[in-house]
Amino acid sequence: MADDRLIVALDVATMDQVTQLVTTLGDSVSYYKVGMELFYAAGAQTVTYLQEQGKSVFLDLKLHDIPNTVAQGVTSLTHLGAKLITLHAQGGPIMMAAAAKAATEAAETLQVERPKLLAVTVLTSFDEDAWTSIGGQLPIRDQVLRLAKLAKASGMDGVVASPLEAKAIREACGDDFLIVTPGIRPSFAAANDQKRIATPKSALLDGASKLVIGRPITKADNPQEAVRLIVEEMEAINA
Ligand SMILES: O=C(O)c1cc(=O)[nH]c(=O)n1[C@@H]1O[C@H](COP(=O)(O)O)[C@@H](O)[C@H]1O
Repeated sequence: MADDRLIVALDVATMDQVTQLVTTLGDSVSYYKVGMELFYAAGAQTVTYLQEQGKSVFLDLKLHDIPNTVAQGVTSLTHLGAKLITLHAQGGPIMMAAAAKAATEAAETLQVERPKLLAVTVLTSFDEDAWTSIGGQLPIRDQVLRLAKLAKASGMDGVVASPLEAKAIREACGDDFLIVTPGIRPSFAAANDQKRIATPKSALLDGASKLVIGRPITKADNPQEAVRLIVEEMEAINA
């Protein structure tokens, strides 16, 4: 049985690469993330394919626009059948509330499970210098916490944040709030462009609900072995 706290980011551009990875990883992975690279190149067939394989789909398109546009976007994505959808918390409370309402209404109309909405706080590729350079006033951790509380108050089901902020978010937003953390780097992997990183073990101990991991698996010489090591580390916590 796969551990559904692990979400593998399918950051590839073709269906061939998708089918190859999904086939290679087989039953060891049950949750996949489709992001901009894949969705813009291959579209909705990616979601359909993963569903046909019995996989859960996190559709990460990071919506960020005026409330009406985001609400309509969420309605369209609910029709696609994604389980998790991202939008930027910096779109503000009115945008987030409009998105939550749209998801509820679309799910009711379609008689399907309502997708969960995740608000992206401060991207894990930011460090304090980069954050200050775009005018960030608060330390990143405080800004993430502020956005997480706002997201919760605006009807979001959870947030995307770095594992370094998971503990503070868990304390502030409670046990039912989803905390999805990218920026996960097992000891065997390079940081790449990620700045606020932690290991799978540390992220889970600090309260992360799910871990998003891409390149440490998809670019590994042996993706199966990478998943095995990561899941072993994740499950050692429960033992
Ligand atoms: O929303 C996300 O998933 C996301 C938010 C964030 O702050 N940082 C971040 O890395 N991500 C995504 O998480 C994945 C991380 O991939 P790797 O760095 O290859 O493990 C990528 O698909 C990113 O788009």
